[in-house]
Parts: sequence; C-alpha cells; structure tokens
Amino acid sequence: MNTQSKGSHYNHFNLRADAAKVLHQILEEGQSARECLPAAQLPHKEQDKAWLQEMVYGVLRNLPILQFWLRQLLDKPLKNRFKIVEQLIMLGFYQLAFSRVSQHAAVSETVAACQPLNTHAMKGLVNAILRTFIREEISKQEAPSKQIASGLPKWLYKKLEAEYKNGFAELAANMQVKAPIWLRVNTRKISHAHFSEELEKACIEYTVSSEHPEALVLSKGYDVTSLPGFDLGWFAVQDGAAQLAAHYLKPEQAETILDCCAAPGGKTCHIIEFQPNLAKTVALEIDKKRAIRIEENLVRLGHNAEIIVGDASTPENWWDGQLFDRVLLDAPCSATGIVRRHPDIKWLRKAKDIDVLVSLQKKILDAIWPLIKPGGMMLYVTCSVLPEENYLQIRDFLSRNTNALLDDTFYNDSVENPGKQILPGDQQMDGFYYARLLKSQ
Ligand SMILES: C[S@@+](CC[C@H](N)C(=O)[O-])C[C@H]1O[C@@H](n2cnc3c(N)ncnc32)[C@H](O)[C@@H]1O
Repeated sequence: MNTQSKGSHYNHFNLRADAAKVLHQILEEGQSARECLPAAQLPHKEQDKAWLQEMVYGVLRNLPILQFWLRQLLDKPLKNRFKIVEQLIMLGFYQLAFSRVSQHAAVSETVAACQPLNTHAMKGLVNAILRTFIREEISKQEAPSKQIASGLPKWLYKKLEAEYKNGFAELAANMQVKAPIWLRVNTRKISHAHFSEELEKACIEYTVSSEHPEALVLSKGYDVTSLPGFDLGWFAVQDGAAQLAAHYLKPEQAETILDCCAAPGGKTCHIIEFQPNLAKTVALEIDKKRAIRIEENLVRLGHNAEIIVGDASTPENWWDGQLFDRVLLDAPCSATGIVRRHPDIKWLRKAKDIDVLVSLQKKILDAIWPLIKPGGMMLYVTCSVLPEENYLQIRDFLSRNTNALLDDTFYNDSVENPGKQILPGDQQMDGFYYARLLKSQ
C-alpha cells in the first residue's frame, strides 16, 4: 500500500517518522544534517520540507533537556532497532513543549509514526510516555543544571564558560537563537538598490546592514530558490560574517588569489564580485564532490575561477610554483560559531576533535604561507568561537614566523589577543574569526 497517497493524515505521520529517522542518522550514526536531511525532505511538499527541518533542528537545539525528560519517563534506554523510538519520543516532547502543534496531534501522530518505523510494538509505550508528560506538566519543571538549560554539550559548555566568563551567558543564549537568512547581492549582475526593489515588488521583507554593502537580511524564512533572480544569479545566500572575508582580503586589480578550502565557493564568488579584474583566482578544495558545488555556484553567478582538487597541507602535489599575492585560508574548524544555524554540529563534534583540528590548521598554515609573495598577505578565517583555533593558533603562528606580521587593525583588545572574534548574534552574524597576516618584503 502506498501510504503517501492516503491524504494528509498519512503524510503527517510519515513526516514524524522521517524526522525520527533523520535524528537517528545524526545522533546514532554520526551523519551530518547536510548529508541526510535533503534526502528525507525530497518526497515532501515545500511546506512539509520546512516542517521536517524545523522539527529536526528543534530537537537538536534542545537535546539536553529532551534527554533529561526522557530519562525521567523511560525506565531503561531502548536498544538496537528500538533506539529510534527514543528519537520519536523526544520529537513528541519537542512538539508539546516548544511548538504550536496541538496536544492531540502531537500525541496521536507521534504514536502513529511507530508503524512506518516498524516499531509497532512500541505504540503503547510512546502513548503512555507522552500522556504522562502532559499530565505531570514535565515541561514546566526547571532544568536541573545551567548546562542542560543551555542546549550545549557538556564539553563545549565548560570550554566556553572558562573562556568567555562574564560574557558566557549571553553567548550561550545567542547560540540557541535561530539564525536569519543573509543574502549577498551579486553586484556583477544587479545593483543592491535594484535587487531591493525587486524584493519589495515580490513583498519580501528584509533589512540592510550599514557594515555589509552587498547584504540583505530576510525578516522571515523564505525558500530562497523562489526569490526573484535566483536562476539569474542575482544573489547568493551567505551569512554576514562570511561576507566580511572579501572586504578584509581586499584583492586588487591584476592580482593572483588563492582561496584555500573553498567549497562550496561562497567566498570565492564574493572575491570575484568584489574585484572582477583579477589575473587569476584559484579555488582549492580537498573533497571532489564538494568541489562540484564550487563549479555550480560559479556558473549560476556567472563567474570564472580555476578549481583544483587537492590537499592544502601538501601543496607540493598541486601547486605550479607561481606565488600568490593574497591567500584566503578558510580553515577546517570546529564550526562552533555556526551551531545556531546548524545545530547538528553540537552533537557531531566531540571534545577530542579539537586537538586534531588545531594540528591540521597549523599544518595548513605552515604549508600555505611559503606560497605567498613577499609583501603579500593571508587572511586566516574560521567559523569557530574556540580560542585554540583562533587567537591562540595565530599567536603561535606569529611566534614561529618572523616574516609574518599581524595587520595592526586586526586584534581584539591587545596584540596578545590577535585577530577579530565575531560572536554569534553580533549584528545578527554567525561566529567567525579573522586574522590578517602580512608577509614582509
Ligand atoms: C568552512 S568550509 C569552506 C567554506 C568556503 N570557504 C565558502 O565560503 O563557501 C571548509 C572546506 O575546507 C575543505 N577542506 C578541509 N580540509 C582541507 C584540506 N586539507 N585541503 C583543502 N580543503 C580542505 C572542506 O572539505 C570544506 O569544504
């Protein structure tokens, strides 16, 4: 029987089953939402696609408190093929505690989702737990710790609390807030003013930012592919913090630029829009599949760049020996600055990953620095809020390289704290770190 054709009731319970499956793939199998969410969304209508993401992200944002409630109401953890029922119950809690779904629909349709999940035997248990959750007003209980209330994993909570001290509470709160959609106008195709008019004609609400000349911030969630000029390449989706990269790199006419760790090419495209008269732009990416995304974005926006699939830590395998004027190094990092946008990262990233990432960043910095001309520069970027990937990494780099100088407008509060740390929520931006490194003549 094709349950999809059975009308809205079936559609709904399949949506909950699909949401539970995606949560299971992320939390139990370690897949990223980027890998598994689009496949789960594919058969659904636009509105349901958005609902599916909303439910999955909602659970991931609030996982510690949902798990705390689950432990109160479930005697023993479920195992093996029934583990997915834990994700389904938490989805039920999320709907009851944080969404506008009616209690009746949240309970009956979450219970009904046991069938497509092949866990029919668990229907009674799910029903009993959700009803107890409502009856005993479990969601009104105070969280037993600040860490559980914060929505952050323990290791990250401790690390950030130690680093940010008085500013930590605000940072943690901002890491829970849903991020807005930022657009970057492709000024090679359309002016900011003209594109704004087109949005107004289509009744799309937005705001602008004085520090981001190409940006517009959408006031609500929209399907960006249906906005005016998507197919014509009038704009790209790019957070405000990421839009600072081209401005900080400041490429000049006839220069050669290396964009290291470039996929999906957001910053490569912005660099070309910012300075259309470059001699050469090289986009380097280690992942072949992700490199295809660079090509797709270049084509949609109408730009050209040389794409190389290669490892930034071993330039001897791909570099032709020609020095670059400027390098953008968007280093692989913990992505702790963008968890409000991608809450799966909080649960995929583990404490032990940080040392590995810090060593890789160091290796790439050391491998790429010799590829820059004397008098040239490197812009080091991460979307992290952790000091070891940011100012501590750069402080260490500067102490190892006497021909590297920090651009003296690029430090936080003292030269001991080099670079610019943007925190999630600052002017609605994601959390990014920038350091501008100048190479002596
Ligand atoms: C933060 S993302 C880059 C985002 C991109 N700069 C943009 O603005 O669209 C980091 C990228 O680095 C790539 N990467 C990771 N390690 C790498 C390495 N050793 N060499 C080259 N690319 C690498 C990843 O596959 C990923 O696509």
